[in-house]
Amino acid sequence: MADHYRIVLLPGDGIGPEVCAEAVRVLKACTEAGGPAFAFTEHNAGGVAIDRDGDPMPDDTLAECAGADAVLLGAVGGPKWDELTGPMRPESGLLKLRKALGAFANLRPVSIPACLADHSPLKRDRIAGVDLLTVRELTGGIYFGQPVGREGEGDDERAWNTMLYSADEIRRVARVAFEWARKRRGVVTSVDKANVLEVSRLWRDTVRALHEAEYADVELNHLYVDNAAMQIVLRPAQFDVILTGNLFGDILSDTSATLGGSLGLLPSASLGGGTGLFEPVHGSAPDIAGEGKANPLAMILSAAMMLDDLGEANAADAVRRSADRVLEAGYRTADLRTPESKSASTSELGRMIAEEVKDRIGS
Ligand SMILES: NC(=O)C1=CN([C@@H]2O[C@H](COP(=O)(O)OP(=O)(O)OC[C@H]3O[C@@H](n4cnc5c(N)ncnc54)[C@H](O)[C@@H]3O)[C@@H](O)[C@H]2O)C=CC1
Ligand SMILES: CC(C)CC(=O)C(=O)O
Ligand SMILES: [Mg+2]
Repeated sequence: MADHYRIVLLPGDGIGPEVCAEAVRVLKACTEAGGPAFAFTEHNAGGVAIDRDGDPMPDDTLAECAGADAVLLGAVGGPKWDELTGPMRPESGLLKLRKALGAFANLRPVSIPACLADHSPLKRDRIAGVDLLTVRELTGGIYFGQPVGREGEGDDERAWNTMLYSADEIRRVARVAFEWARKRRGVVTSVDKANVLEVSRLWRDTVRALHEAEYADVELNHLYVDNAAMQIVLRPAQFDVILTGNLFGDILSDTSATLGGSLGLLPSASLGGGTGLFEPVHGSAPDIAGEGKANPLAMILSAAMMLDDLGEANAADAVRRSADRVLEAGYRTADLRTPESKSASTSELGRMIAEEVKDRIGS
């Protein structure tokens, strides 16, 4: 084990700093209990970096991230910066970071602890056995394709983006999905819009060819994205690994967040380059920012994915089991509250999970 891991924190905007603080609290509890040690350095990213440095992702921050063992990011963006365009947007800063880190594979797992089954808007029998992993391509597609533009005025005004993928970009993320399927239940569902889009026809041909050449032991299915969105809500337990592009993965992962009843539950890991980026699926939630209502679980579970990536499986398991324990004890943030639950603020939930972790490391 390294002496300590160098972690760059990018708390960002809105609820980002609130949930990031709880992930750090839980990681510090791991260290206190004899687990891995961390050196944290914090930098501005997103709207707060625009305000302070005039740039949503300054070059020195990028360099710090690239030199770290891992990056933990809260969320960026908010109404204050909504009139900005192009590279000056907070969200553009995040895209720049993902690209700079080479983080082309975004893993977004969804499973629902039994004690949360009644929070799902779906009936219990629909969510029984849900355990899916979305593998979303993260550094290509329509979020990055050129040309991008806007011109003209009035009725003649028009704007365009470009959905572009190379076979190499598709193949490398498809490989990640097939490898995960081999470790899981052996099924990949590739999601595209090949009935309409040329780029999706390349996507489908490339995934199919890689499957035939190297992963014939894995079951491969294809779905159009409109049907996939419906199937995730109708019969979510059918999915093992969902492989898809940047835009479709963004939308489908928020769709899959409905299964557990809150976007505040979903973690993610963005991998592919040397340094992993770990961030919740959710955004900066300006509607609840500063009120202690944010659910810190997505961020804390993203930190658990970071521990896995660093090779600290014991600490990662301790964090996940501690989170389960606190939920099983009935504590809920506002997004999941029911008349029967015990209410907890963002920091109260984080504190309880940190206390549990201290008892669990090594157990
Ligand atoms: N990775 C990132 O930094 C992302 C940033 N954004 C940005 O965030 C801002 C707000 O975007 P929205 O579309 O409203 O998406 P959002 O994910 O911030 O919020 C959507 C809904 O989910 C709720 N929610 C989100 N996280 C929660 C949590 N941890 N606990 C409890 N409830 C939670 C919010 O209160 C809101 O009702 C925008 O500026 C957007 O561009 C959006 C998505 C990802
Ligand atoms: C750049 C982000 C705002 C995109 C997003 O919503 C996400 O990655 O989930
Ligand atoms: Mg999103």
